[in-house]
Amino acid sequence: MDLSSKLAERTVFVTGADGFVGSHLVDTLVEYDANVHVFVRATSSGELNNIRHHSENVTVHRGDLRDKHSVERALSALEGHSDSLIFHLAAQAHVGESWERPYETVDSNVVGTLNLLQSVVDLDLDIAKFDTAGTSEEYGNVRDEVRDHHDFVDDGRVLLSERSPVNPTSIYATSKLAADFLTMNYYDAYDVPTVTTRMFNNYGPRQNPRYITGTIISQALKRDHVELGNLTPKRDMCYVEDGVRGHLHVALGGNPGEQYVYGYGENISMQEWTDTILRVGTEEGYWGDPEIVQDEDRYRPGDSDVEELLVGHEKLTKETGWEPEVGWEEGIRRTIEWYAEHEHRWIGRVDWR
Ligand SMILES: C[C@H]1O[C@H](OP(=O)(O)OP(=O)(O)OC[C@H]2O[C@@H](n3cnc4c(=O)[nH]c(N)nc43)[C@H](O)[C@@H]2O)[C@@H](O)[C@@H](O)C1=O
Repeated sequence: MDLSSKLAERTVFVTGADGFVGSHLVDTLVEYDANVHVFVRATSSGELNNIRHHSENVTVHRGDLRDKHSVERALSALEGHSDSLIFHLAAQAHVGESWERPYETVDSNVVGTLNLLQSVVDLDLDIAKFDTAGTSEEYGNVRDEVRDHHDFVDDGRVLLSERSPVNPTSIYATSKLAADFLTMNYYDAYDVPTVTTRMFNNYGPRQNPRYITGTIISQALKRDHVELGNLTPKRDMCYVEDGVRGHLHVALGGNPGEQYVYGYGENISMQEWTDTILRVGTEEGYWGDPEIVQDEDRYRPGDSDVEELLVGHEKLTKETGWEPEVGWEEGIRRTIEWYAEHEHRWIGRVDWR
């Protein structure tokens, strides 16, 4: 898909633009000369670093997704732009933290999404697409009573796709599933041209060091051991720039009212992911041979762990041509390089003692 010709001069509104995936999306939108509006928390300061380099190229709207008034005021910037796109990426996105801050998680993720959707209706905006970023966490674990409803590939792995039953196992995942359905409700009831993207794990530069990849790299760069929790769960790890291209392909080529699932297309256990990161960092000379220390305090309640999963992104690939382009080792190299060169951006936010 020729993103450049489809994005030039187009008005695009991004929530969560100062976050990890959002800031990479803004990079791409600015590169392709879109007219970018970003919605960020009124109190956001540190994270604005992620898009500070675009201060000349984007219009910043400050507010709070939980405050309908501020959402509506910001979205009014889209009035008269009938080809505009909305990317809703803002969320309280940390699974572990959703147990510590349950009300804030539901407020931000559910009420926040509702406020955006209802504002589009109240302002009578004539937009081209509204993309709500959902998550693979909505699948949770495979429950025995719905096992028969799952698809499997020949080697016995569970194939997770748009057809798969959901089973969210955390407050975060349940809040995102609610947001997904609210988004679809507004297509069914009001014809808002929505799409929902169910994305598997992203990793890359600027990711908060509290997620597994940053937790590993930040510790390996600073000390001789890496403290981690449960490393048996498997994840599909997708480099952030591939994730961002996926959102753009869905918004520009997907069908309104539909859902698109995507990820790298291979799973890896967190043990293997840790080993790979540590090996690549050793080979590149960033560290010696850090020891892995398992800390039971880091184990999470209800951690999702689909025993053997495979992400089926056939629908997105068939309809829009999207494919992941960055392999794990290359993505890991780029990520370590960013962490090594930007210690001041993450050192105050690490999740290790
Ligand atoms: C798609 C989905 O992707 C992400 O959710 P997540 O998979 O929970 O991400 P994570 O990097 O926090 O954990 C990955 C796995 O690694 C295990 N794990 C072990 N030891 C540590 C550890 O020390 N820290 C962390 N963070 N995880 C650890 C942890 O228990 C889990 O099994 C979010 O972006 C979320 O927003 C989202 O939507």
